[in-house]
Amino acid sequence: MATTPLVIAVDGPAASGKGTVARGLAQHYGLPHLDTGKLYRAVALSLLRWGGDPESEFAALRACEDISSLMDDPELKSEMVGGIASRVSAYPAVRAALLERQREFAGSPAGAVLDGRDIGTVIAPDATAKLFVTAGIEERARRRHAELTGAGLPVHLEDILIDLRARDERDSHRSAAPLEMAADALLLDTSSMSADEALSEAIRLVEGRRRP
Ligand SMILES: Nc1ncnc2c1ncn2[C@@H]1O[C@H](COP(=O)(O)OP(=O)(O)OP(=O)(O)O)[C@@H](O)[C@H]1O
Ligand SMILES: Nc1ccn([C@@H]2O[C@H](COP(=O)(O)O)[C@@H](O)[C@H]2O)c(=O)n1
Repeated sequence: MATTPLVIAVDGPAASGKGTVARGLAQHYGLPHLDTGKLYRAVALSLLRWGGDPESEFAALRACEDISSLMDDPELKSEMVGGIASRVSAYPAVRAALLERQREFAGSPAGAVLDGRDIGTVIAPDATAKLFVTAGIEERARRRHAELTGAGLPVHLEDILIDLRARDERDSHRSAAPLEMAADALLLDTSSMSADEALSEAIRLVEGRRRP
């Protein structure tokens, strides 16, 4: 008898730890993982490299055409690229251009883990388990600061806090696929958890959905 593939949707705001949880879940269950934020970051980087205007939806759509070669570019991680990604991701045409590739990944017969902002609400509304991973904004800023300074980048905590606030505001209030918790998602607040504790809790929550 064929079994239903395990599909796990992980959403949440920037630097909440959703990517860490999603990667851990993928490893635990032996599933392929897609960090969908990288797609929007690649569009932003493509736009930056050819000098397109982030204020133009048409230019952003054009930037979606050739992102495959950018998916492993180290510049994807920069805060500047993240900020532009959060602007171009508000364009319905950009979201539509990236939709099919994400749906295809989520529909893999092997199952999948995807993380992003609209996985449980738009990309994989029938996912087996949906987690909404969050943490207080100051803790998120501390984590991102530690990550970037650890990589040798000269960043200031206060600037990161300002950037995260702006991103939360844009991602949550855009009209196309805003960041919101799906009605059937489970909340995972990692503010006072280590990464290992967050993963254990995520596995417990997923198990509850697999074997209710
Ligand atoms: N529970 C945790 N405690 C401490 N640090 C954590 C925890 N979870 C993740 N981190 C660290 O915080 C940083 C951000 O985590 P991560 O990249 O998983 O967040 P994210 O939500 O996927 O971010 P983004 O949306 O910007 O891609 C990383 O450096 C990660 O190692
Ligand atoms: N499903 C998604 C994923 C990401 N975005 C936008 O991209 C920006 C960068 O994402 P990170 O997860 O890498 O930080 C993010 O701020 C979102 O605006 C999205 O809209 N939908």
